[in-house]
Amino acid sequence: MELYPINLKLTGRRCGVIGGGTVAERKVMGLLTAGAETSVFSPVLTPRLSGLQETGRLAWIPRTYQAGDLHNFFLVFCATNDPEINRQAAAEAQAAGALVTIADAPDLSDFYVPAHVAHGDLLLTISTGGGSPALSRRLREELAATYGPEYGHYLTLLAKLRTEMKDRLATAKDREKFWRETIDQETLDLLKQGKFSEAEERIRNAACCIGPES
Ligand SMILES: C[C@@]1(CC(=O)O)C2=NC(=C\c3[nH]c(c(CCC(=O)O)c3CC(=O)O)Cc3[nH]c(c(CC(=O)O)c3CCC(=O)O)/C=C3\N/C(=C\2)[C@@H](CCC(=O)O)[C@]3(C)CC(=O)O)/[C@H]1CCC(=O)O
Ligand SMILES: NC(=O)c1ccc[n+]([C@@H]2O[C@H](COP(=O)([O-])OP(=O)(O)OC[C@H]3O[C@@H](n4cnc5c(N)ncnc54)[C@H](O)[C@@H]3O)[C@@H](O)[C@H]2O)c1
Repeated sequence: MELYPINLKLTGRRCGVIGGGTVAERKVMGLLTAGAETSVFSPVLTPRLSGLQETGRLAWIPRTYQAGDLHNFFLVFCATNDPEINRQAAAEAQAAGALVTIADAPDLSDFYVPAHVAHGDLLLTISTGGGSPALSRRLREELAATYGPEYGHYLTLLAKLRTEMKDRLATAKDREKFWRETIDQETLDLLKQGKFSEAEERIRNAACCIGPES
């Protein structure tokens, strides 16, 4: 099945997790990183989840899931080790309008969590459509080795210059042409070597040739 790729903004969004084991922990870490208001329904938590609960990073409902728990959530993760409970909770959450993933039932899920590499605002994601999470993990390790933290720094610089270029280059067509030509191998090599001011200068010089200042 063809999936639609999307990057969600979760700041302040209510997200629910049923279960407090290894899989729930992995999903919770991603939710907290994205700023979601996270509630975990489970009689037991992993030590890491307990620590997060103690410091107030997540809300813990210290009992098994009960019908009626899942109103008003944006995303719900059903991650107990009880397939029947996972399905019951998922059906309730879906009926209440949430998007749901079921840890042991990809076919019944609304979305899958991709493997990812993040450096600042740069986010590289991998999906196998549920076919092989182990392959996602392997590819994530390869991407992490190829695209290190320096790419996050490039992005910070390029985003800053892009804001400036919106004023300096008159039309969207000019800007598109400019960026397609400017993020070339030479600029990337400078950035990779940590020569940020040289890269910045190279980009500014290129803008002088086609912008209103030329
Ligand atoms: C990417 C990642 C994100 C994350 O969880 O944060 C993620 N699983 C990861 C790892 C992983 N998961 C599993 C293994 C053991 C090896 C293996 O089975 O391959 C490993 C590898 C390991 O741990 O080494 C077991 C497993 N996974 C699912 C089932 C249920 C089933 O298939 O029925 C079973 C039990 C199968 C069984 O019982 O045998 C289902 C899903 N897992 C997904 C995501 C979604 C599809 C993503 C995709 O399209 O690839 C999907 C559909 C739903 C979801 O959970 O969103 C994370 C990578 C973390 C990283 O980057 O290191
Ligand atoms: N999607 C994935 O990435 C992935 C990866 C590995 C395994 N799995 C599947 O995910 C499921 C969970 O795996 P795990 O390793 O986290 O299991 P686990 O045994 O570590 O954790 C299960 C958790 O569910 C809680 N729980 C049990 N019944 C509950 C209930 N009625 N209400 C609320 N909480 C309840 C337990 O207290 C425990 O915290 C398994 O079915 C496994 O096959 C999914």
